[in-house]
Amino acid sequence: MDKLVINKSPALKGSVVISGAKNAALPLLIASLLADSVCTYTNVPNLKDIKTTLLLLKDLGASTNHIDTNSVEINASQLESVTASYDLVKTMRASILVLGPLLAKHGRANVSLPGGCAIGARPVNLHLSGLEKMGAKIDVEEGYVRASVNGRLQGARIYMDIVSVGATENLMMAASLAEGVTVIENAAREPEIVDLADCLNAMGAKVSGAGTENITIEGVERLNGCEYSILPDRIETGTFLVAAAVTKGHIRCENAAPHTLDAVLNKLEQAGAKIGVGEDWIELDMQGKAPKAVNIKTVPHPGFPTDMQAQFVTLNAVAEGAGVVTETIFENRFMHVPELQRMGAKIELQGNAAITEGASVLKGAPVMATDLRASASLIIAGLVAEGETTVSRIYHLDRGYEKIESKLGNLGANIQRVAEA
Ligand SMILES: CC(=O)N[C@H]1[C@@H](OP(=O)(O)OP(=O)(O)OC[C@H]2O[C@@H](n3ccc(=O)[nH]c3=O)[C@H](O)[C@@H]2O)O[C@H](CO)[C@@H](O)[C@@H]1O
Ligand SMILES: C=C(OP(=O)(O)O)C(=O)O
Repeated sequence: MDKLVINKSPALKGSVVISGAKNAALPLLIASLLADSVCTYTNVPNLKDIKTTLLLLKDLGASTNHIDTNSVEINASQLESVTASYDLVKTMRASILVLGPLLAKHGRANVSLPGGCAIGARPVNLHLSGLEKMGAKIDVEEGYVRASVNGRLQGARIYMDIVSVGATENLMMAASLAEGVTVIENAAREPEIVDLADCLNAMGAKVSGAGTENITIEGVERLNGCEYSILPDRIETGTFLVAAAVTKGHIRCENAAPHTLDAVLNKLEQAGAKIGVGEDWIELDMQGKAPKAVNIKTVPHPGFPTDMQAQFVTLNAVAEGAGVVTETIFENRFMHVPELQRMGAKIELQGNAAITEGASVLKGAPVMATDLRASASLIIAGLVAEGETTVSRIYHLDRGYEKIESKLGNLGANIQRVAEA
């Protein structure tokens, strides 16, 4: 198993090209299950989760073809199976998204309950109750969701008790091939939802209102293939910006989507960064100064994203002044804190808040990655810690960051991937 070895690094400098968004690519690739012909995707990040998704689609009988590293064609017009097996689903949360499309197009679906980052209980009740409202019969037995429908799913008005990205995506896809109109109220508004709606519309769907809290989907009888370029990854972008901020650096992110990062850029400005943006780039300059601590509360988009929480806990730990980071989305998303404490970070956990007093002097240590963004926060800490930090269990990281060590290395970071003995 590989690990990352990081040594104290100079201020990060230069430019980095941002990859396509994992959390947009996963539902978009899965949406190919709805199409009667080939879907071609570009700007697809080269990640473990993408490979797992392609394996999952192949296992169902779809054919997939990599045109190049970041472009892939999927033809899911003929399937052999409607069962997504535990072996593939267990590693990746987004696998549950095959449920809606399989059910809508084939009338049946068996999907193992999903894995993914262990950051909370992460139930799928909203996915299931929404599909039931559309006429599906659903049983959960032996770890599998078994769903079926007589004829087509029926359009419905679905109010979501909790704002859920995954449930909104599953229901949008299912509703695209349902009979009649579906309205999803209190829908998630994340940019990845808008990307999915745009992609579905490119396939011939009739989705409107994505990006607001009410999404309307007029069901159609069939969907075509499409050509679609995946949205840039806002969380990868934010991760590089925080890495640059803690090292007092000056970097530019190319192929970025600044409009998806308002809340994060606002916090970086509060932390003392000078931020410049263009249509597809973001520049951060700390002008040689250390960041100042910020107060953050994670909330659904357009608020501050939970997927950037861990990185900002590291920033606050080394910043000037005290800061409070409150996590409201997931109940177990502070597993990076004990690892950061091993490096000397002064962080106190009080319920769902991580309180930092600032100016922690970090020392390199062997630390363990516990989930995807926790891994990123430990790497960022390693960049400013005295001596050597080794981050093990980086398979979490490989689920969501494309070539992170070479991208950081090009910005001047001392980071290497080595095979663990
Ligand atoms: C692959 C992907 O896109 N993952 C993202 C997606 O995860 P994911 O789609 O799993 O997250 P959700 O938005 O669904 O979860 C939000 C909250 O709703 C709860 N919930 C969700 C569904 C449900 O049926 N019942 C329920 O109670 C969850 O436990 C959580 O507390 O959005 C999260 C919130 O922005 C991000 O952190 C993840 O990176
Ligand atoms: C939590 C994340 O991923 P997943 O939902 O796939 O576990 C993430 O991308 O930060």
